[in-house]
Amino acid sequence: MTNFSFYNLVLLLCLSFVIYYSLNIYLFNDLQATVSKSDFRVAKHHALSSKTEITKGNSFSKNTTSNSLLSVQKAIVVKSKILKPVFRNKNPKYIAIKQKLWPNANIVFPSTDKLIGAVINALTTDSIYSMKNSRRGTQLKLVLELTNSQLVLFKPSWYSRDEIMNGSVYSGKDRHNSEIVSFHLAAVLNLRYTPIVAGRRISLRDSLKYADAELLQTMPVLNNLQCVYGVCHFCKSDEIVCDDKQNGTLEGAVLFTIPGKIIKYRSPWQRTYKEQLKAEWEKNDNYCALISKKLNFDVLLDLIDAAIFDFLIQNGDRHHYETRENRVLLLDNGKGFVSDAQLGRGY
Ligand SMILES: Nc1ncnc2c1ncn2[C@@H]1O[C@H](COP(=O)(O)OP(=O)(O)OP(=O)(O)O)[C@@H](O)[C@H]1O
Ligand SMILES: [Mn+2]
Repeated sequence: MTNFSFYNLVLLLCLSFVIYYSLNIYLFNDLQATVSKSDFRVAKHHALSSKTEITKGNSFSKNTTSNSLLSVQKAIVVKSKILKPVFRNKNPKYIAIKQKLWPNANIVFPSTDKLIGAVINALTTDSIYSMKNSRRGTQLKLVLELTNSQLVLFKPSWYSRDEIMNGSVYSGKDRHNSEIVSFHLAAVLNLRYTPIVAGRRISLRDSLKYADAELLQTMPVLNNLQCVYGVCHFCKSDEIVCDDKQNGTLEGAVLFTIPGKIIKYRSPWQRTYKEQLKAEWEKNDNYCALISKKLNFDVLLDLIDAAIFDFLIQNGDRHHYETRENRVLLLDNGKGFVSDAQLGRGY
């Protein structure tokens, strides 16, 4: 196994070298035909000066390298402008082939489809026919029934826009806008494993008539405002969300319900949630090797994507992961966008 990995590594290094130098040769020799003479002169000059520095045994000077890269970038831009359309238009056949080659059971929305806009619009404006408490997870969530019996989840806003969170990285309640931004970021990154999410304001007062008996019991009126606290692990009658005084509505995120069988697993990188106690992954440098033997390879790669995604949204609370057809979904993104103070307290 050790030899195998070692030879693979050597092979990989050789391959990287070949690709790196072939690209350089291509960019500096072939692209010159389409780059203005002055651009090429700059590129060539930098290429030569970099070479001189190598022969001297020095590392590349940072400035020289970034200047050469800039020239190469320029060359690419110039070249791309004169490419024949056949090279610029995405071949529609490619998408079908790609899907065949890399079928992803966790992809829950298409990369390009006008209907996505229609779905977002429906999540934001569609009439509500019924409203009940969701027993899923530990925080307050409502299940809204929209047209054609479409069920969606509503995660309410608990904080004002300018609230600065304190405590540990996972403290506090979900941030509804973290769910919304996560969906858009995932789409930009082509990690299309989050639910489609849209912001929406609902009037709890107007929705009373749609609420079921269980939810109604947790919907008191406080200071003349309609409120709700729901039934869930962390739901308490003194932690409550209400219609806003000014506009009479409660803001929140509406999450499209991902269809299919979703299975929940404990994350191998779960925190201990105890200040003094480190988890195995925090102590053992070989933890990944250990886990990679236990996990399905696709799931491991998905979890690496999830870790990068969580870094970007600053979510330190992915205690579980969930799969659909053995691929990881990016569900539960409400704990993102922590404050700087929280980032420093990651236990
Ligand atoms: N958009 C969705 N589509 C389908 N199922 C969903 C969706 N969002 C959440 N769920 C299901 O509901 C469960 C609870 O949701 P979520 O994890 O967001 O709530 P939570 O209150 O933050 O839970 P926890 O306290 O466990 O973190 C999820 O584990 C998942 O199974
Ligand atoms: Mn959660």
